[in-house]
Amino acid sequence: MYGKCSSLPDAWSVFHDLVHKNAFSCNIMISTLCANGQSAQAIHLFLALASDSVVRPTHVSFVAAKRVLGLFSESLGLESGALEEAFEGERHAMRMNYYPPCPEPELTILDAHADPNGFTILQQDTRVKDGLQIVHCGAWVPIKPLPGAFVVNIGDQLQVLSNDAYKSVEHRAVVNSERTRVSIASFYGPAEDSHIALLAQLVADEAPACFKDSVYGNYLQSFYASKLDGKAAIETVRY
Ligand SMILES: O=C(O)CCC(=O)C(=O)O
Ligand SMILES: [Fe+2]
Repeated sequence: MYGKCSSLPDAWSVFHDLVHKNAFSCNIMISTLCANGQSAQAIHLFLALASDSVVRPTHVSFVAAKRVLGLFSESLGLESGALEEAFEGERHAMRMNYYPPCPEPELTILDAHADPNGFTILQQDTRVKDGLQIVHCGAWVPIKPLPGAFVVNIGDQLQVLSNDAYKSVEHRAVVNSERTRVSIASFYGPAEDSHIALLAQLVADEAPACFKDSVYGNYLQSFYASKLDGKAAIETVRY
């Protein structure tokens, strides 16, 4: 509430006085700091959470992840738990991206890529209009931040599991010459030792298997060992 009214001292004071800080209150405090231009403090709080044994940052933004997975399953015509099974032993990771202003913004881009995981819940910085861009119909399209909304980016594993029905989104982030931008990305994926095999229910004579089985940890390793290069990674597991 105080955060929404931009009364940062009041928001801090309420947060400090909370006896039990949970994922929800921490997430609100980080968002409030970002929304009020206090990116350094937001990063500080995020790092403090990372070393806290009670509130893990990986839980902060994943309250909705299971629900999103259920909706993806249903939209593929499957039981709502079908994808949840494929993500058993789930792996959560969270990254805060900090983009300082740059006098030559065109030289400083987070290169085009698709996220290698299942899907990503991204919180954008509502103070900055230009940041995230996605490829749509062959062109880069800006995704304007909406107050109170998360962006859900489909990642490579969902494309593989769905036998190409879902496409991982190719995206990049641009910077600007005036303002710092912050984004918080929560990556949701299967356990690293999971065998990723497309869901048998989605293979048919008219929809033959598009992807080879792979071990998720190996996929991640080769993704991070290579330069970001659009959707090149998923092509390495395509038949
Ligand atoms: O900063 C953004 O909007 C995008 C960040 C991103 O794509 C990532 O962390 O994978
Ligand atoms: Fe990304």
